[in-house]
Amino acid sequence: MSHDLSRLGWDDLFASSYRPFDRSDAAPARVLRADRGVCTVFGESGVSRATLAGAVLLAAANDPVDLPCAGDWVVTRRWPDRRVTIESVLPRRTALIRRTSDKDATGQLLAANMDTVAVVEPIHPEPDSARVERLLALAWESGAKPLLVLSKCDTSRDPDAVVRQLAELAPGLPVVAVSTRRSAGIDHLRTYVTGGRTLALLGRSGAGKSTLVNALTGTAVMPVQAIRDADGKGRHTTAYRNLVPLPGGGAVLDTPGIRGVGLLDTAGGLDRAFADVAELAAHCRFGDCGHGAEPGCAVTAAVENGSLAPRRLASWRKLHHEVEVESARKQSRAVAAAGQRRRRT
Ligand SMILES: Nc1nc2c(ncn2[C@@H]2O[C@H](COP(=O)(O)OP(=O)(O)OP(=O)(O)O)[C@@H](O)[C@H]2O)c(=O)[nH]1
Ligand SMILES: [Zn+2]
Repeated sequence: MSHDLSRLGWDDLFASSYRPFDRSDAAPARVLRADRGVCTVFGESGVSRATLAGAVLLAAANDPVDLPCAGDWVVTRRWPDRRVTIESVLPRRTALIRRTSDKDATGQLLAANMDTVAVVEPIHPEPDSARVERLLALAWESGAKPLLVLSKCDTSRDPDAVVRQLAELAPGLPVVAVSTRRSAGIDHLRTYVTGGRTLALLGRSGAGKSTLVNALTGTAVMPVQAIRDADGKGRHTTAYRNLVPLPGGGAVLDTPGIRGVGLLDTAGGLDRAFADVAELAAHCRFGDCGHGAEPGCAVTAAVENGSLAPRRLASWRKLHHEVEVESARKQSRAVAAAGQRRRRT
């Protein structure tokens, strides 16, 4: 049986980046799941397991972000003994990357080629504004369109009030309230996967991501675990990331439950996640205004007249500082690496 890959988002642009690799034993496929060294891929002939070719391993030795990840479009090759290998990863249009640890220069790739990233925050226990802002910055950074999803709305007496409150953290973005218990908001979420588009779910462990995947597919494909009710913490974490093709076309991508999210060294996502602050800052008298005691600061003026929440400015400052530190770190690492190369030659 031949599957129509356009239902999974394959289009002319991906086809043209595939063309140089085209040969009789090659075929395009999308990575559903990436484990160490082996990927589950979906191609025209259906699902198969594929190992990584030398060229892919070599590229990844320099930067692990080059390893295939759920959502990637790849070039597969079928060998005479029926083995399948991944020969190349086609250029990604979007990528969700988080900083792995304070020491680490590289990031961890969570998902690729999604059109929309839904930051999923549960309404119970109380939503964590700082986490939502952080995840939204990461979502913006990916290049895909962010969306805020408030999950488990059946547990709140007044979800609309929480939606209004959280909308302030997501200026200009849609906020969707969902409940899988009541099948509320699921059809709205489904509008993000029409036309073969991919929706990635990003959120803490226990936010209800796997349950949403199941609601969208109408079957149980992701394991959902019991949860400790008192603190709402999930007892398990989805250990792998999974791209799940949906029966009506499109796909949903579950990412592992995220505990700490480090931002990489790019401020672009942050400025977009804090579009309200960035917009105000454009009106400060000085271009390099630190929004402290400077005269003519539009940001502090907005806090004083009540149009910008002080909390909002504080979290913007905190994340900006983090990005600056990371950026400086990256620069000194680059200098050190260049020094090492010079000594070696
Ligand atoms: N009341 C209520 N509970 C829900 C809802 N959706 C999910 N849950 C519960 O929340 C718990 C966690 O759900 P999961 O879907 O496993 O959460 P997850 O985000 O996938 O968690 P990780 O896999 O750890 O990242 C489970 O006990 C679900 O039954 C909902 O709409 N309402
Ligand atoms: Zn200012």
